[in-house]
Amino acid sequence: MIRTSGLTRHFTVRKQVVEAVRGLDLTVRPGELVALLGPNGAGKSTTLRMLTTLLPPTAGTAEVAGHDVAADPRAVRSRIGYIGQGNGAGHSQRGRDELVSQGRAYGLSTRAAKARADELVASLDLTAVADRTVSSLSGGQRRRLDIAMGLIHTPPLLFLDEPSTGLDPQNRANLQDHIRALRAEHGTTIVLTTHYLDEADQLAERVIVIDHGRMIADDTPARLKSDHAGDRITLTFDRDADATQVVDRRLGVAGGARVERAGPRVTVEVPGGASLAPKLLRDLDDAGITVTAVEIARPTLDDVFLNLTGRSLRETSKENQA
Ligand SMILES: Nc1ncnc2c1ncn2[C@@H]1O[C@H](COP(=O)(O)OP(=O)(O)OP(=O)(O)O)[C@@H](O)[C@H]1O
Repeated sequence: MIRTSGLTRHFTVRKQVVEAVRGLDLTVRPGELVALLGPNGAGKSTTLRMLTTLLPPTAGTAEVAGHDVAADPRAVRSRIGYIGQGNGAGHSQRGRDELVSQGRAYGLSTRAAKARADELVASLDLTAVADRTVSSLSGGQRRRLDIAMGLIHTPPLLFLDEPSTGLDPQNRANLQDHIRALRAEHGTTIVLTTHYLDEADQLAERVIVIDHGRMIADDTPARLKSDHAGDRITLTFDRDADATQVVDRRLGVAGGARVERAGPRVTVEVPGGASLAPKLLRDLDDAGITVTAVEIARPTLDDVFLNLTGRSLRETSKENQA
């Protein structure tokens, strides 16, 4: 569905070159739901704008929905839906009319555009508000209407640029449910950008981590976490001496694990820790050491980003939003 090779985009700002996207090699297969995750300024939107033909690449190639973005942008545009950040709010038209106009703009007959608008209004839960003016809709409703606009011509591929930014947690969860349902019902291939870690984790089958214009990881959320960050097993002992013994002798601790002690507590950080924990407990028992409490914390995508870049995505995003 998407294949890029060395995709690159530079901007020149006051004689300084900004390398927004640097040599991206990306493949998205039909039906996938892929999230591009990265801090503000990482190059996510620029990538999306090249894939949707809104911005010509400086170098490299991209084939999207069967056509080259530079050679055949019209063919690409007719086969994709694109919902950018903050699609022009403040419209005085009714939502339903906007949908029909959009459908007409894509070459549907009025009758077909109306039928498709009705279908999308129902499936995106807009029945109660579709006849209100767009400017009166809440952020979540407006976002759902934006998605309906992007889907009016039934594209096999949909791009969503930060669909949940600015929404409260409840509306975010609701929008995510709608995105999942779209995929389940129509098999639409979806590529979205986000800087919400939990959104990438829960919604996407594949997460492509972008930093400073480069892809630094590409895998399922589960594999990213198991490959790039360890589970944290925290063991509590009756006595500090037991904890010290465990650390000094690395009792039951797999090679490569990071071990730290704080008083009677030992933290073992190791990929796949959840499945190693039973053996660890057995080994300690065999050594006659009593464990009084065990806690296992699974890693987050933030731990992955931290291990890959040395920075926390959470903090990076906060700084840039401040
Ligand atoms: N039109 C432009 N002119 C100059 N620089 C630009 C332009 N568009 C983007 N950039 C720069 O390119 C880099 C990547 O920006 P981009 O918007 O792609 O990042 P992003 O990952 O989508 O960030 P965000 O999460 O904030 O949307 C940034 O340094 C940005 O300032």
